[in-house]
Amino acid sequence: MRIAVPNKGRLHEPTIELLERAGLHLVDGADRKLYADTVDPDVTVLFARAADIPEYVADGAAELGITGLDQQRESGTDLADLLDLQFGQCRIVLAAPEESGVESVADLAGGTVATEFPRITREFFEEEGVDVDIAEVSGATELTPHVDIADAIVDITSTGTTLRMNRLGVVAEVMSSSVRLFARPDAVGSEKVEQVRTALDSVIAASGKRYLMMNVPREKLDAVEDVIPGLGGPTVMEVAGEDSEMLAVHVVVDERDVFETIASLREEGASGILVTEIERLVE
Ligand SMILES: Nc1ncnc2c1ncn2[C@@H]1O[C@H](COP(=O)(O)OP(=O)(O)OP(=O)(O)O)[C@@H](O)[C@H]1O
Ligand SMILES: O=P(O)(O)OC[C@H]1O[C@H](OP(=O)(O)OP(=O)(O)O)[C@H](O)[C@@H]1O
Ligand SMILES: [Mg+2]
Repeated sequence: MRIAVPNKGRLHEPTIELLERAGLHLVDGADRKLYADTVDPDVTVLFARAADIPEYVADGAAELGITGLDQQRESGTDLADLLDLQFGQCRIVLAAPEESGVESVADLAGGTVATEFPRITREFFEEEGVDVDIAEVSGATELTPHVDIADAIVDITSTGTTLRMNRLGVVAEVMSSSVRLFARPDAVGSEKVEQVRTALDSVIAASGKRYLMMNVPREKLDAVEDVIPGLGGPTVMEVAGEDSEMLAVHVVVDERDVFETIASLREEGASGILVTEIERLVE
């Protein structure tokens, strides 16, 4: 089975890191290679441009693909969106020069909109019922309204720095995007596809979670259980050796709750508290 992944650009590194964390280590995945084997003899990684990945999957070059939702929408392919991989978050927005007086989508009727995303842009304006000309560009889109090529742009923004630097204001949000695991619809449910989905999901599920281990006096167990937030009950074990009054308690908590939970646990008599990261969490 083949997974198409970004060969360069901002999505390359985080994608490779995610595959590694999921246990799908690349074997000899040197730069500039088109293919890499993985430790799973049935899984091969195919490197392609982020924008081409949806087509590769749709056309059968790969069963799975990892790329932005914006790229999949722009490709017009029919793919199953299996999993939000929770990186590459951005928004596609309609923006116009601050001094242009454009305040709504309707203000652009009869105007020209420059974009690297003609399909998404066309669909957006069709839905809005506003007629515009679309000028397709392949980069530096932010410049076009300042050189009379366009009245507005449809482009990616994440921090907003580029829009600000080019004195462009957001008129409307077109879509929000993040990187997804896509599959060809006929591959969904096959054993390998589901194994890869589960492996990647386990990394996502573990991020932002911490594993807490502690010793708790037997008579304090109820009080300690009361201060442990969420995610099902803790695992409670007898401690071997002479100290039979102590229990070992293990629990998974949200990273953001760790600080407060530790303070409460100590108040309730827990000691020897150990906090560790979790690599994967298979539900
Ligand atoms: N701030 C951002 N700018 C651009 N793309 C982003 C941003 N944040 C997330 N992305 C995602 O990354 C994708 C762009 O990937 P791409 O491989 O083109 O990266 P790149 O670093 O912009 O490379 P290139 O130099 O080829 O443009 C977008 O389609 C989107 O899904
Ligand atoms: O809101 P911001 O954080 O400023 O990010 C948005 C900018 O980032 C992207 O450009 P990129 O860096 O990918 O350069 P490119 O135009 O060469 O693809 C995108 O096309 C915007 O210009
Ligand atoms: Mg780019």
